[in-house]
Amino acid sequence: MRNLSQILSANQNSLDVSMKKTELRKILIEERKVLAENSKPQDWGARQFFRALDLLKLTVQELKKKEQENKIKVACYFPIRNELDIACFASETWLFPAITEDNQIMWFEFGDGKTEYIENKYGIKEKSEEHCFFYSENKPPLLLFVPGLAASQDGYRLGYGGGYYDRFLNKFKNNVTTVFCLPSEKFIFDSLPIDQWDEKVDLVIW
Ligand SMILES: Nc1nc2c(c(=O)[nH]1)N(C=O)[C@@H](CNc1ccc(C(=O)N[C@@H](CCC(=O)O)C(=O)O)cc1)CN2
Ligand SMILES: Nc1ncnc2c1ncn2[C@@H]1O[C@H](COP(=O)(O)OP(=O)(O)OP(=O)(O)O)[C@@H](O)[C@H]1O
Repeated sequence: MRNLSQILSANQNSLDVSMKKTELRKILIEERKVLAENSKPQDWGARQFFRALDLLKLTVQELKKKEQENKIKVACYFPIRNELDIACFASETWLFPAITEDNQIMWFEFGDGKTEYIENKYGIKEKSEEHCFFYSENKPPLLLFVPGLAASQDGYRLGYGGGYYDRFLNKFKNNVTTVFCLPSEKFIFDSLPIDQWDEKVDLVIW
């Protein structure tokens, strides 16, 4: 596990939480890019997806059955910038995020028959708002694969800084099991800069 203060310079270590997050994002996006030159994000995704199921004590068949019985809904994301790729395992019923103007997350089903994708302001593939819905407590519990750059040993997560998942989890964490897969132990820290709105994830895999 890496020591946070060792990867930031003395100057960076004295920054406030928000600036520290910004500096750390830059460093980690670059490190992940270098790592991706030698191994593919699809391979990281495959390894970590099956490890996640193992740790959750679920086989692929059991997960499918739970999905068919509406006991569970799986959600992930379309990867950008060498994010670990789990979307390559998506079945038609998996959910993907779309972001709204007021910074909320809506969802669409991968195989909903609406084949037209648009790009959001970050260049991420999504569907237009009329084909998306808001998650609510009366829907099946979510098994949510969250994107991000790094985790702390106690389950905090560093994302790109939109706060989308923090806001979503603040509302729905009781209905959601969050799984955060990372490409290697390099992205696990003893601690991370944390704001009061940061939500922990349930399972970190590296
Ligand atoms: N693949 C993927 N999809 C996702 C997320 C994600 O992190 N990864 N999100 C997770 O929330 C949401 C989108 N949030 C995002 C927030 C910021 C940036 C981003 O590129 N930010 C710029 C800085 C922009 C600025 O100047 O404010 C950057 O990091 O360079 C991307 C996605 C929903 N979909
Ligand atoms: N529960 C919340 N209520 C209101 N604002 C929030 C909440 N959670 C996060 N935010 C806002 O989101 C912004 C970004 O938060 P942060 O830097 O922690 O993002 P992140 O966790 O890296 O991003 P993401 O969750 O999108 O991957 C902050 O400026 C904060 O104001």
